[in-house]
Amino acid sequence: MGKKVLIVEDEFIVANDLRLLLLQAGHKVTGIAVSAEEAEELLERQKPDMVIVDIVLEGNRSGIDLARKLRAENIAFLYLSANSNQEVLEQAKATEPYGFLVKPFREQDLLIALDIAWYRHTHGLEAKLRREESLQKRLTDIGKDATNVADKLLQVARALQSFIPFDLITSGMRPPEAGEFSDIAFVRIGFDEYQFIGKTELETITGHSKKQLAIIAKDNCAPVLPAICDLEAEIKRKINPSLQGMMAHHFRQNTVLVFPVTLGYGLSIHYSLYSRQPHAYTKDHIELLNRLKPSLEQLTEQTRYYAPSGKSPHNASPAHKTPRETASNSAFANIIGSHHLLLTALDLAAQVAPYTTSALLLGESGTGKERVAALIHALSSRSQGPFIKVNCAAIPPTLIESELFGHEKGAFTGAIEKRKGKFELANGGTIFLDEIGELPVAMQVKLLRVLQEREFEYVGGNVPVKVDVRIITATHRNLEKEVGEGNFRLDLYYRLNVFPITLPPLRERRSDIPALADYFAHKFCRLFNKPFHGITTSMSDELYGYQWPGNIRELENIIEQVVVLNDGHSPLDLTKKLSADIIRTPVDVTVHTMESIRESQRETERAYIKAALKQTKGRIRGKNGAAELLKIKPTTLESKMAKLHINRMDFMEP
Ligand SMILES: Nc1ncnc2c1ncn2[C@@H]1O[C@H](COP(=O)(O)OP(=O)(O)OP(=O)(O)O)[C@@H](O)[C@H]1O
Repeated sequence: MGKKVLIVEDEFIVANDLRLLLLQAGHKVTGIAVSAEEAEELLERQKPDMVIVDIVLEGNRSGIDLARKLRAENIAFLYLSANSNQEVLEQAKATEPYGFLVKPFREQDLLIALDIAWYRHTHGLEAKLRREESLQKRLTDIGKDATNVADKLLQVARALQSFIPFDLITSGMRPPEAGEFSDIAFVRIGFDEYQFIGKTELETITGHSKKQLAIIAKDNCAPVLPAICDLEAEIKRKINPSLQGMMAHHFRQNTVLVFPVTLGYGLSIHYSLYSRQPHAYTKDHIELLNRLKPSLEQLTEQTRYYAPSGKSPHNASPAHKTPRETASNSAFANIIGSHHLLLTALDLAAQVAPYTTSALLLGESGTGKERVAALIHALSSRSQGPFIKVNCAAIPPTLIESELFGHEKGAFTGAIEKRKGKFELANGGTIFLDEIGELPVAMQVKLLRVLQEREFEYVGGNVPVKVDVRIITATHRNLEKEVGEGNFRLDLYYRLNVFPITLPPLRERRSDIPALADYFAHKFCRLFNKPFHGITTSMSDELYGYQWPGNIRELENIIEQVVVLNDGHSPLDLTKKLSADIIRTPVDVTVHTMESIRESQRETERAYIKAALKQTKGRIRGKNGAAELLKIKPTTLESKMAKLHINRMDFMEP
């Protein structure tokens, strides 16, 4: 159906061309503005569905300035610009546009871009409304549950987490009723795990008695309206310290959003959400809380009057969850880590999972993108359907089309029979397109069509095939840069980038290294049938301090190497200091039977020994010999080499 479109463009000829193209395609052009000011006036009067905005305009303000306002008012807009260098793209991207058209453009590009922009706008809004409705309902249900105060706060925490991410949540009466300090808190310790912090714990943490805390809470400025506060100054405050400052200091938080819920008689309950991320909260979060206020008020009232005021749930375990929550939680079982950057990514994955929206996973190689793609699939209603992975970088450009879409018999030399492509195999499930940045440009156009119409044709065929597939993509590349350099289509980028999720590199979540190392150590000890005697302190220290350019995959490979070379009696220890030139020879392990386990163990051992001999040029004994490198006795190495048919002569220099 035609849309009402406002054109904001200072070049008359371009604006007029646009107008004609839009009219021909059945849209209505509500007006043409040449400056941001004029556009604002027309917006007021004409209420267009969409705005096409040039970046360079007449007057002092640019199209990017206007876009900020459009975003704030939730009006769909797309950029039209001759300038697509990376800097401009970055600035434009910050306004979260629904599309980007590069001049000169073809009629077809314009219509596709409008279609995409409208899809993204309505889809985003609908999804947001649906999610918000379910959150309202959840808060109302929590209010009705006759559990204690702490249980209720825990349930509120779980409900709010994916909407307003936080690392710590507190609630307490302001001013403290009858001078009684009532604050309690939950600190997030895992994806869906929270640790209860009661009044007694707060006394220990702050070093103040309950009486003193009540006075501090009374004296602290208690905002009547929701407020966002940067905590740096609060932490530094030595005289008259605030409760927020003390919490922030102890739990290393950077910012807080305080939301007061009024109870009458001058009393209110303050909910405070703390985050370690600086500037984590925006006015959008406050607006959301304002919309949720009726449910929160009701819940808070019910908590106060109908519930036995709170003994703590000393554990915040899955016992508090509905069976559905518990089921979905098993999907997280093989995702190790509780760093807040990882948890933020997992929150987003859980948020997008129920919808067919495409997700784009960003992050360096080995950060767990594939794992998160599998998680989104497992949490979706398609979990019983197939999960098909395609590594776009691993398929030669000449074969990629038939790999993705299938081919008819005789479509090309070697196509001896009709063959289904990955999209068709993924029907009813999810397709994960890894390394999407490597997709040839010709294929990008075809992928765009599948994204829009869920339809494609076999290579050598002309009958459209319809599929019901959710698409998840991933890349370690900076796609904006690729767009700027002309290697990646802008329209495809915007279509894929509907819901980006960034996985942090391992060096930015070091606190997860011990748990990951432990997890892999257990995994490989089980696999290679060796007892696990722990990890030496020196190895733990080294793992913690290393930069991990290969991220989790590199850690996994190193632990595998260490387990293979371990004698089965002592704790795991590194054979050599970690550095870029350490022997790191990953071996693919596909294990089905005991014999295949032994064989893969032999293969792995063979690979490491050969790598060590290569490095020492065939020298086994003495300083810098292979035995020292592998931290095993020379005689043991020699007998292993004999068993594995490795000849040191093959590694000696002529
Ligand atoms: N949080 C995690 N807990 C346990 N194992 C993990 C976790 N994240 C990743 N892994 C493991 O680390 C390895 C690398 O992860 P994965 O293949 O998902 O990374 P990737 O980002 O998709 O890498 P690439 O970009 O190279 O394809 C895999 O063996 C995966 O199972």
